[in-house]
Amino acid sequence: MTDTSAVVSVTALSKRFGSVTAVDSVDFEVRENTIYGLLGRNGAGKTTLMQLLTGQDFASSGSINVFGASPVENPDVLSQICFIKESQKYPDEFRAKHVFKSAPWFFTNWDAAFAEELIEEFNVPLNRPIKKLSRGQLSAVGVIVGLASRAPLTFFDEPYLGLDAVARQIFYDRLLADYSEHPRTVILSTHLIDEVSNLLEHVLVIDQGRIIIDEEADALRGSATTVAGTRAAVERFTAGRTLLHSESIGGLASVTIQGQLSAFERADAADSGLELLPVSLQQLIVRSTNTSTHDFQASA
Ligand SMILES: Nc1ncnc2c1ncn2[C@@H]1O[C@H](COP(=O)(O)OP(=O)(O)OP(=O)(O)O)[C@@H](O)[C@H]1O
Repeated sequence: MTDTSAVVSVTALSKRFGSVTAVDSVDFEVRENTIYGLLGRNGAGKTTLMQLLTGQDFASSGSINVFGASPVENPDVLSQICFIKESQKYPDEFRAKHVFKSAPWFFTNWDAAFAEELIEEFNVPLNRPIKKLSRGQLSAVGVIVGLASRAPLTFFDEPYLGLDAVARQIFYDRLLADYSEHPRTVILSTHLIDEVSNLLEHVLVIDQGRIIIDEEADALRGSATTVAGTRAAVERFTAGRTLLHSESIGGLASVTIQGQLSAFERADAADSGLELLPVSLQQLIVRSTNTSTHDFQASA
């Protein structure tokens, strides 16, 4: 069923490059005014999906609806989108200041005062040619454009990887503060899942071109538990459960299981001397996209 508050709606979408199927028949929706994480391993299809959603590439099959229409060569749709990526090209003669000066031509919601604050915070040398900026400074330019554009639909395809830990934290803090004042839809692609975990409201995990998780972040956070203790007690407690991961040393074992635990099961674990540990979003996604998991499940 199509959600009326969906800003993106994708049906049976595929993208093939010769024999490579980068996006494999995916269906999903993106709600308005929500921060999404688009997560997955290298080569999973994240960038390809973003290129399709922003009209920068053609689908091989399936349909894409963004703000009610196809994004391809559609100025009404594209004027509401900001796509920030590390490989962004700028005209040869551009200095950093030219990027910020030209941004209002593309983004109707551009906030020049906010951009100036960010330029100061990220220490961007405005007069330096873009080609001479360090990797981190170039990332900062992208991040500032992405934040100050206040586009109704903003994609960040890992442009902040060049930033150091302090600058990344500034980005996360500024994004969250500005988002609460000016709600919009943000889709972040990242490998630094633990860092962005608290920002995310909804998580899409793509693995080998397929969406394998499409879930509210809060629901996902409580959806797995690691059980640790003696091997015999762990085996008894986890019997019949979906196992995501298992480790054992000598007589001790640690097993990650999928699904919520009832109060009764928690009490049972405590009585059996078992420790129940929450699983971080990053661990959960690593467990879900790691092929050795399947080997483990098969042999468990
Ligand atoms: N133009 C292309 N020609 C051929 N194969 C391509 C092309 N673009 C992407 N691919 C392939 O499609 C798959 C998905 O690539 P994509 O860049 O979307 O992955 P990603 O999830 O963004 O990866 P990463 O996290 O490493 O950036 C990969 O196997 C990649 O090699």
